[in-house]
Amino acid sequence: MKVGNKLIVITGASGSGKTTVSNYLHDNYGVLRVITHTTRPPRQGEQNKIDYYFETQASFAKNHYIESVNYAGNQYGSSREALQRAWRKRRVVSLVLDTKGAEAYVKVMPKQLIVLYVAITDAKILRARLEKRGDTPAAIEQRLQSEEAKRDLAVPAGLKGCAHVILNDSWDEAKQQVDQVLKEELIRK
Ligand SMILES: Nc1ncnc2c1ncn2[C@@H]1O[C@H](COP(=O)(O)OP(=O)(O)OP(=O)(O)O)[C@@H](O)[C@H]1O
Ligand SMILES: Nc1nc2c(ncn2[C@@H]2O[C@H](COP(=O)(O)O)[C@@H](O)[C@H]2O)c(=O)[nH]1
Repeated sequence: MKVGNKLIVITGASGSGKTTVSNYLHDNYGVLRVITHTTRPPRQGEQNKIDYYFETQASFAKNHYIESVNYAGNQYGSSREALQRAWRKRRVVSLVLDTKGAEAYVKVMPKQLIVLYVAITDAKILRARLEKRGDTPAAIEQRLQSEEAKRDLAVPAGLKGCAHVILNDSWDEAKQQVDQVLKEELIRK
């Protein structure tokens, strides 16, 4: 692990806008996203090795994970290999995780992390965002009823005091908050 490498962990509720923030960091700051592994079937338009490494149960078990979780009935994991691959290309990379995964990274590599928790004021808008993304009604229902989705509606104990909360009720305002955090965390240091 090279000194000076940074990892921006983006966490929050399902549909809050984590991937949207990650795409913004890529397009505006050249921050590469670490691709994680999942046994979830691809959504329409998702591509293997770009959105995720889409795995079978058997292939999922073969990777070396820094952390892995079960989220709404599917497995997800962030591998050492994918993180090292991204850090070989860029000093600053991002990783989109549920809150359990984010808490694990705070324990494993606290000094290298910048943590963003993407929040929304009214949890009711999450359903509309997932619908807009094209998730099927059954997938949305399963997701929103899951323990994990409910848990991720609030900043967990392990992230309090270290996560920057990005309020994403409006994308224009969220972008400004992300810009401010990057200015404080990367540009001035
Ligand atoms: N501020 C916003 N206003 C309206 N729509 C938004 C906003 N931010 C993101 N969206 C839209 O909401 C949907 C969900 O966003 P995104 O996929 O980034 O969420 P996510 O947190 O990564 O979700 P998940 O954890 O389920 O993968 C997308 O269609 C995205 O374009
Ligand atoms: N702890 C981890 N969480 C991950 C990982 N990859 C993705 N995620 C999170 O899972 C949920 C569901 O993702 P979706 O793509 O099915 O909507 C979401 O919160 C992701 O951020 C991972 O490797 N580890």
